[in-house]
Amino acid sequence: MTAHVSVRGDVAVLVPAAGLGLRLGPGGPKALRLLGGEPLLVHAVRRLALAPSVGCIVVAAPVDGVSSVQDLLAPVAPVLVVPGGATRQASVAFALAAVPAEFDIVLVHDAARALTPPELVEDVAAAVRGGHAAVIPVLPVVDTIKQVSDSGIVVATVDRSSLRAVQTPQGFRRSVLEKAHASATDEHTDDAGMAERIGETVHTVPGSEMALKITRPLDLEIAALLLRQ
Ligand SMILES: Nc1ccn([C@@H]2O[C@H](COP(=O)(O)OP(=O)(O)OP(=O)(O)O)[C@@H](O)[C@H]2O)c(=O)n1
Ligand SMILES: C[C@](O)(CO)[C@H](O)COP(=O)(O)O
Repeated sequence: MTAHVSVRGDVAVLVPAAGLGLRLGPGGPKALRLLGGEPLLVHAVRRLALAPSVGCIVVAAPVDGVSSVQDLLAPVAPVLVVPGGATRQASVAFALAAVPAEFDIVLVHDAARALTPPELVEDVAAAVRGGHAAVIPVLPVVDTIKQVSDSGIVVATVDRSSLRAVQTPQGFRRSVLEKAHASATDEHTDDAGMAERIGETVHTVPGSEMALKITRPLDLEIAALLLRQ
């Protein structure tokens, strides 16, 4: 079965979409929750497929939803669908194992960042193509950040000038992502964290407000407003 979205794209994108969405509240797996009448996963995959660099999309779906996700995405873009794992990291690893051999650049993109514009995908892909083995989109931190003890007492005010909020898609030379996953002995919240652990330099590019991660109920309402704009 071919997973190619277009003949010109040299980039494979892994889409972890197997999370439960516990912070969003009841309503089933988050990637299948509706935004403007369509599942988050459909929004995410449609935007990925619009990025000219993308030649292959591999989705890690809820374990009991592989065939329904295949049916859901068939009219949107050609995709490979694999069963996800118990953690995001496991879901990414399963999807990575399914990437066809010819793709040397691999991006990892949360289904939960459903409104991420194709332009950000292109920016990350271009930075990897340009020679950076690991690339992440980031935004400045806008709140004052404090370190707080378990008992709720402020320990310190953190200098935020060097802090960044990290988004996806995160882009890698395939060999780097494979090595990072093969070497990981503990759980990481993002793939760049695993690359850091094996000594890779991680490059940043400017992120996008549209790439917000839909995590809590208010995020879904904000995304609905953004979608209507
Ligand atoms: N076992 C898991 C856990 C998460 N994810 C995916 O990783 C992305 C980022 O995870 P997050 O936003 O934290 O999603 P959930 O794990 O679903 O959220 P929660 O922690 O609230 O349950 C999501 O697209 C989610 O579907 C996954 O593929 N497999
Ligand atoms: C990968 C990620 O989206 C980068 O911000 C994020 O770490 C994943 O979110 P989670 O909620 O911690 O799984």
